[in-house]
Amino acid sequence: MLFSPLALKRICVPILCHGTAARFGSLAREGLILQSASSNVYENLAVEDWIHDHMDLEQKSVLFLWRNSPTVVIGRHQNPWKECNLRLMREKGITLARRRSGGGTVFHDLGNINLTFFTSKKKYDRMENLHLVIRALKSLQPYLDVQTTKRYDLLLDGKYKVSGTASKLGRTVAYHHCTLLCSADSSLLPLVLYSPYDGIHSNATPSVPSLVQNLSHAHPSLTCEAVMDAVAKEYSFLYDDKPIIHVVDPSDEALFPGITPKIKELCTWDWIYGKTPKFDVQKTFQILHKDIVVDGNITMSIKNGHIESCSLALPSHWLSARHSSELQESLVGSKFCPREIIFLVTTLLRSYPDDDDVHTKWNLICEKFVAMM
Ligand SMILES: Nc1ncnc2c1ncn2[C@@H]1O[C@H](COP(=O)(O)OC(=O)CCCC[C@@H]2CCSS2)[C@@H](O)[C@H]1O
Repeated sequence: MLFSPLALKRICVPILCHGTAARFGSLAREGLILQSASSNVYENLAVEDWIHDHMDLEQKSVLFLWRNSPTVVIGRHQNPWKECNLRLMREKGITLARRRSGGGTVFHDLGNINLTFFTSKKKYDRMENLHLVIRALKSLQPYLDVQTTKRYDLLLDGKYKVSGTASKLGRTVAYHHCTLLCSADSSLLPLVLYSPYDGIHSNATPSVPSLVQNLSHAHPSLTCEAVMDAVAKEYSFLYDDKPIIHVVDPSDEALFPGITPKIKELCTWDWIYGKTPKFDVQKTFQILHKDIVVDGNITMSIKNGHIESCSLALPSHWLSARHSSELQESLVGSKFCPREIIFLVTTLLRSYPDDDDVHTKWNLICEKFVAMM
């Protein structure tokens, strides 16, 4: 043996193994450890889909380690407008992704590790995986106080959440994935996970907010790199194997044949926003125009992320019923998205090229719409 069983080895899969991922079979005995070379959430979620759909998880288990650049990840059945501050995220360039597993919304950045445990459905055991993570953390800091909860969170010092769990069960295979906060931006996290949008009525899955803390706060040695290596070592002990991490490039079609359409689907508006369970928006607002305050009300139904119906109530002495219903009608069918609303209103304004009054009023109403997104 060229390296000690405790020394972790990282190898780059494409160098070792050209050709299709069926060859993972020859690399893997019982447990295979993969680490993503990408910090793109859509690519990493697509690797999860690919492993779930294509690997023989009856014969071997897989641990996938990955990190993302700043991203908010919502659960499969959630409403992003209820869960996060989309406006702030657009301003800061924070990505939004919808995953295939259920559960709540979490924030990721390079200070957060994601661990996906793939097994056959028979071997699926979230507590066992979380205990493995605890053993890994204790191998680095023996006195660290980390515990599991009934919700499969990991708590530090009995009160701070450092890990959240979600899972997806297929017919014969399953995966459990969890986060691990090592050194994430803890001041940005609560800001992006706060929704400023009110008046949304929905049956979508709500998140369960907790106090969070980074593991590096408990001890500076708990960096992402150290924790990932420790988890990989514990995982390989489980399979009595050499601790080898295979570094993979998710965009490598030779390694993951057919992954490109999976990545593309996860990036689409129709997946990220369009899969939001149907919801209603009801909002009263005030418009200040020529030193008078005008009271208004908007009611909308949103289905598949698109405005299915829209009713705008404004005093008819301020905006004529005709102008009000023209605006309403043009919005029906549109995506519930600021860019599309601005485009539609701009197009509508062209039908009244010389009417400054209608222009001003429609623009003021448009601002109120956009503030809801
Ligand atoms: N990164 C991270 N880790 C742990 N806890 C977090 C994180 N970000 C936010 N939170 C806290 O958890 C709640 C939401 O808790 P809730 O229990 O509602 O949801 C979850 O935990 C989902 C975990 C999903 C894990 C997947 C693994 C790979 S892709 S995402 C949120 O309001 C914050 O208080």
